[in-house]
This record gives sequence, C-alpha cells and structure tokens, in this order.
Amino acid sequence: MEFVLIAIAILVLALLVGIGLLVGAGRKTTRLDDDAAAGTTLTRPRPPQPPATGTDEPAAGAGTALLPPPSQGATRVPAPPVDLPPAVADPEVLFETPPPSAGRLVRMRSRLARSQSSLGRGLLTVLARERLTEDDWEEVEETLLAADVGIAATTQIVDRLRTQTMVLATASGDDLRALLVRELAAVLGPDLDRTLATDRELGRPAVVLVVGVNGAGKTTTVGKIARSLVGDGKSVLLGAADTFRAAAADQLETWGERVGVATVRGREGGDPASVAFEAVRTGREADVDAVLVDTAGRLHTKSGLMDELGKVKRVVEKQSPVDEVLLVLDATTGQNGVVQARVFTEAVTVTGIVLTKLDGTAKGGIVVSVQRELGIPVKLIGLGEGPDDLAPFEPVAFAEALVGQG
Ligand SMILES: Nc1nc2c(ncn2[C@@H]2O[C@H](COP(=O)(O)OP(=O)(O)OP(=O)(O)O)[C@@H](O)[C@H]2O)c(=O)[nH]1
Repeated sequence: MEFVLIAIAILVLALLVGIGLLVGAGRKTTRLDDDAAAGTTLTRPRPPQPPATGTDEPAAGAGTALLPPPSQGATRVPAPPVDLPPAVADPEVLFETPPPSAGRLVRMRSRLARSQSSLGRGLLTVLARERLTEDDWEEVEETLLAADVGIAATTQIVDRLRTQTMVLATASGDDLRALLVRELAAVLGPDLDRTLATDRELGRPAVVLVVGVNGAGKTTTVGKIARSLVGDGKSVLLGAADTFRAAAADQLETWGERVGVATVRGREGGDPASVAFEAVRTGREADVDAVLVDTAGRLHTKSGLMDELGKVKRVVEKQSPVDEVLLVLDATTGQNGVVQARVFTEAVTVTGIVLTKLDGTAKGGIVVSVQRELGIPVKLIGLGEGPDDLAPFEPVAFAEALVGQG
C-alpha cells in the first residue's frame, strides 16, 4: 500500500514538472490578477536577443532593465494582486541601447531633405531669378501649395518673401536660403510648446495615450517612443490596449523586449480600458517614469471607436491623470488625415501630433496645415521604419531640411 502511494506521488510530481517545462518554453508572462475574465498579463523582456539588423545597429549593452526576466522556470505564477520581480538588472541580460532623442532631427536632416528636395529646390530656383515677375510668384505659390503648406500659410510666406526680396535687391544663394528657412520656420509655429510629458510628476509615472486610425503607425510609434525614452535613461512600461488585433500586442511586446521594457496586455477582444487601467496601475507600483498606452485604431463603427477611446481615458483617470494624448497621423494621407484627425480631437483632448511617414511623401508642408487646422503642435515626426527613426519636431531644423543644403 505504501509502495502504491509513493508511486502515485512520484507520478503526480513528474506530471507537474512536465507541465512546468511546457509552459516555460513559451513567452515569459505573469498573470497579474486572478480575474480570469480580464486576463491581463505582464510580459517581461526576454533574455538576450540576436543582434538587431536594419538601418540602426544600436550597440548591445546593459540597458535599463526594468522588471528583468525571472529566473529560469519561474513562469505563469498566479500572484494576485500584482507580482512584480525586484527591479534589479540581471547582468546576464543584454538589451539594445538606443541613442538619446536630442539632436535626432538634425542627424536625420538628409533623409528629410531627400524626400522634400523638390520643395526646397523649386523655391530656390525661382527666387534666384534676377527679376521676379508675377508668374514667378505664382510658381512659388504653386510649389508651396503642392507641398500641402495650405492657403493661409502660403499667402503669408509669399507676402513676406516679396517684401524681403525687394529689400535684399541682389542676394546670394546663401542669403536666399537663409531667408527661406526663416520664413518657413515662422509658419511652423516656432513658439509652440512641444515638450513631451514623459517625466514623473508628483511621485507618479507620466501617462501617455497614443491614438489614431489603424495603419497610421501607432504601435510602431509607441515602440519608438519607448526606445527613445530608454535612450534618455528613463524607465518605461507599455500597455497594449489595442485588443482588437492580437498581432498589435505581439508587435508592441517585441519592441519592448528589445530594450528591456515590460508590456501589460489583455486577451484578444478583451476590454481595452481594463488593460490600460492595469498598465497604469502596474506602472505606478513599479515606479516607472512613463506608461505608454497603445490603443486600437479600428472598430466596427467610428462612433464605437470614439466611445471606446473616451472610456479608456476615463478609466485610466481613475488611477492617474493622463499627461499626454498623442494623435498619430500618416503624413502620406495629406488632407484626408486632417479630416480624420478632427474626429479624434472631438473624442479626446489631444495634446500633441505625431506625424509619421514623412520620409514617404514630398508634401512636408502637411506639418504646417495640420498644426494650423487642428491648433495642436506636432511634437514628433516619423522618418522611416527603422527603430530609431522618430525625432522630436524642431521648426528651424525642419525648415533647413526642407530648403536643403544647396
Ligand atoms: N516609412 C515609414 N513607415 C512607417 C513609419 N511609421 C510607421 N511606419 C510603418 O507603418 C506601418 C503601420 O504601422 P503600425 O504601427 O502597425 O500601425 P498602427 O497604427 O498601429 O496600425 P493598427 O495596429 O492596425 O491600428 C508599419 O509597416 C510601419 O513600419 C514612418 O515614419 N515611416
């Protein structure tokens, strides 16, 4: 009898070890609460990844290992209410070290100049003519309008250029270039506050919601912002509140894993507001600098999507104020994008625009029209698909890139 009992005990033990090994082979997640319906999970960064390929090859180094991976085998431990491992960096784990955000636009100027070369070259060619006729001024106007600068800003630029070129009489190429940069920068809102609220405030993390239509580049942008903050030495937590598309949460996790940032996600089709809530709660408990929440861009109806966004914000606000609502717009959609943007601004108070895919359009003037029509500053611009192709927007550096180096 004793022998049978021992045999059963060994069998049960072997079964448990087998199940443990199977689960351990998957992604390292820890269930955050015992509410099976919410099913929110925290994904920690994975151990060393193969070196990244692509345009930017960040040096592998000891990154900001927020919530490092647990020791081997410690997976899926039911641990209500929240099971956070100690925030101690594991020397074995190497994460990518992204470059800091400062000066990125200047560094990426050539890329922007490439896509916008027709605008700068077009304007300089006309302005360099000896005596400017009405036809020439019309050409300047058309060039600006073709670049989506918008009527009001185009009129302002042309009026000022007319006066300035008269004063200059004969001007060298460099003078003309400097003049153009000045006038373009003037319509780009040089005095607008473009600070990104990503610092801890009153002992709590900054909370950033990222919204926009599907395909605009939201998830990519959240990943790029996280990298940039890590590059600036900040700790970050991601919230994958786009429960509409499971791949979006996977995509976000992968962005986080590369730089040692954890992600809170929910089940596909689950309640986005509870994922966002859980992410902010976890971020507060982990004392991170910023919680970045990705949201869905697609629902069955537009009003459904807007109601959902409003709810996400309201629910998060039960935990913490939302410091920044970033609206991601695809620059290649031109004026259509501006129309879509209005719908979002009616649902939530947008505090900043991220204009993506500026590398893929010659219509760089969209920055001017978006800001003027929505009355919201462009805070970041996307200049490529590479992990660090996102730059803080700076009017003068941008105008210089539009006009080109000559
Ligand atoms: N060229 C270029 N491509 C970009 C940029 N930003 C994002 N993309 C690409 O745009 C595509 C869509 O990006 P996502 O981040 O998946 O878009 P999303 O808004 O999250 O889409 P949903 O999850 O469907 O709502 C991807 O292929 C990105 O690589 C950019 O600045 N330049």
